[in-house]
Amino acid sequence: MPLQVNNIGWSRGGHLVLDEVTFEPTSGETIGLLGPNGSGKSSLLGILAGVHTPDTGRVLLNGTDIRTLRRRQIARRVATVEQHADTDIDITVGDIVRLGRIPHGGTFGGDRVADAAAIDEALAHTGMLRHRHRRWHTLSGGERQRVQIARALAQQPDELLLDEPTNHLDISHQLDILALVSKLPVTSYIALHDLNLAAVFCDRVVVLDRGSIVAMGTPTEVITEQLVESVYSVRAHITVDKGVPHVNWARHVLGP
Ligand SMILES: Nc1ncnc2c1ncn2[C@@H]1O[C@H](COP(=O)(O)OP(=O)(O)OP(=O)(O)O)[C@@H](O)[C@H]1O
Repeated sequence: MPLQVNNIGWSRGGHLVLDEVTFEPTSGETIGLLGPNGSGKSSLLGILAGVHTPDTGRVLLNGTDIRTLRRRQIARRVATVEQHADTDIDITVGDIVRLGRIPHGGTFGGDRVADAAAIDEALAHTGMLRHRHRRWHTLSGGERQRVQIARALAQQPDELLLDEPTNHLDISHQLDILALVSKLPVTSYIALHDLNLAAVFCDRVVVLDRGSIVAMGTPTEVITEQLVESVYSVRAHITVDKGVPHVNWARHVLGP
């Protein structure tokens, strides 16, 4: 059973960051989290990962409130790919992916055969097998993003949380990463700014505005000219090709 998000409310510094956020994904689907800067996408991912504790509401993992689970128990089911993962440590691709085995007891024992198989599979899935001995600092941005996804996959999660995974990537690598993620056998939640990429790769999108869900559904149902204007204050012309909406930007309607 995928994560269930029930009526989440979360405040920070006297500011309501998330307000009555509720949704229930279907197993295996790719969910796009959309919304302007500061609308609450990263905060929601943090709550789904169990990093932040909501003030109200609950996140259920297999029917259990994640508040009652240990970090390691959550990490066996939920993996996160952060926006700006980086390190100064001289470490290889294989070592980074091996970190994904920690929740399974892989560093201090555990099943070494299962660890090796999970690492190989994660590297193969992301096209990084032949790079396993490369040093992190020699990799391109797209390759680093793949390694982070491989590390998350080595966790063998059911749920994969990605915060703007296409940031700083050229369009070819953006398409590569999203095609990869959308085909993985996990339920994924991807915070994205590019509505056209969300339309192509997400089964459903959830739109946040000032911490509240203002729309949720398939990209065709949700990504409309009215939605774009009301949430982003931008006028757009939207065409639909083979059931996939495409946003053609026009101009700002309102000031920032
Ligand atoms: N720890 C915190 N303390 C104070 N304010 C916070 C904290 N965490 C988040 N916020 C505020 O909550 C709001 C939502 O932030 P969040 O990073 O979740 O938005 P976002 O949709 O991911 O934004 P972006 O697209 O710019 O990455 C912002 O106004 C942010 O300043």
